[in-house]
Amino acid sequence: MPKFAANLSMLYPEHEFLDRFAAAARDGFKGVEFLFPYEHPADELAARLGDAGLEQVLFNAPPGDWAAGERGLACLPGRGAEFRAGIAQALAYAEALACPRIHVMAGLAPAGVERARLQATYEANLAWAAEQAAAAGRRILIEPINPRDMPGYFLNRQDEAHRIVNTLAEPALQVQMDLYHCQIVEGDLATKLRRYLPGGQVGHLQIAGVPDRHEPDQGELNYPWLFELIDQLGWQGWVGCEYRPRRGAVAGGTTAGLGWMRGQA
Ligand SMILES: O=C(O)[C@@H](O)C(=O)CO
Ligand SMILES: [Mg+2]
Repeated sequence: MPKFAANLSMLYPEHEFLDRFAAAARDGFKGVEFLFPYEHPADELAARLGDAGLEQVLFNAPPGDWAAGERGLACLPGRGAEFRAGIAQALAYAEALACPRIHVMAGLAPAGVERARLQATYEANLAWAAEQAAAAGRRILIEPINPRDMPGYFLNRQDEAHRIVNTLAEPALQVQMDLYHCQIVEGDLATKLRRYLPGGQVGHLQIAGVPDRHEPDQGELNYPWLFELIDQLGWQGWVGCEYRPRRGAVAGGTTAGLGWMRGQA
């Protein structure tokens, strides 16, 4: 089986955020990821990681005004200063948490702006961020996200993400391949895994059941078979469990839903 990381933004909703580290460790996770750590001091998060014996494997750079609907800044013309400040903040957290990977969200394509302009902005920002990350010993990841969950999101397809990584040729820039989004947008997951994993351009995998983003033990994907394929392909990285537990915030609900990870599904 691959190594699984618990996504603490989605798993363990029955616990306060800071208590999710210990809960994940009790369930046998060795790594965790989350979306945005910025409302918590980095040293508090580092202490929770240390107490639980966990590795931080991924988190996201600041996405702009999330509450107002923003989903990243990287493709947005005129937001460069804010983008760069966000990367600096993310790199400081990455240092404190010893986290090697930062996901940089593209943003929603604004109406009335030519796609070519957004693309140029996106690529210039990513190149800058990747160079900063390389200097700090970190990597920047870009993730194609499905437009059903995030209408208007700028980056939707695996081939677009890989084309950007090839074009920019920044060693610290990689793709975050979320199989949930990939199945919704394009399918043919086994072919995509065989195409992209051996090339070294994928820096992180994530999973969830499709179509409802619950445990990967129901729905249209055969995850046990995909896990074997991922192992056969020699994947040494993490697989983030980024799903909403079917039992919601019921006490013990996340743990009860982890039978799939223990081969009990
Ligand atoms: O797939 C997702 O939704 C996440 O990986 C993310 O970073 C943006 O919400
Ligand atoms: Mg994801």
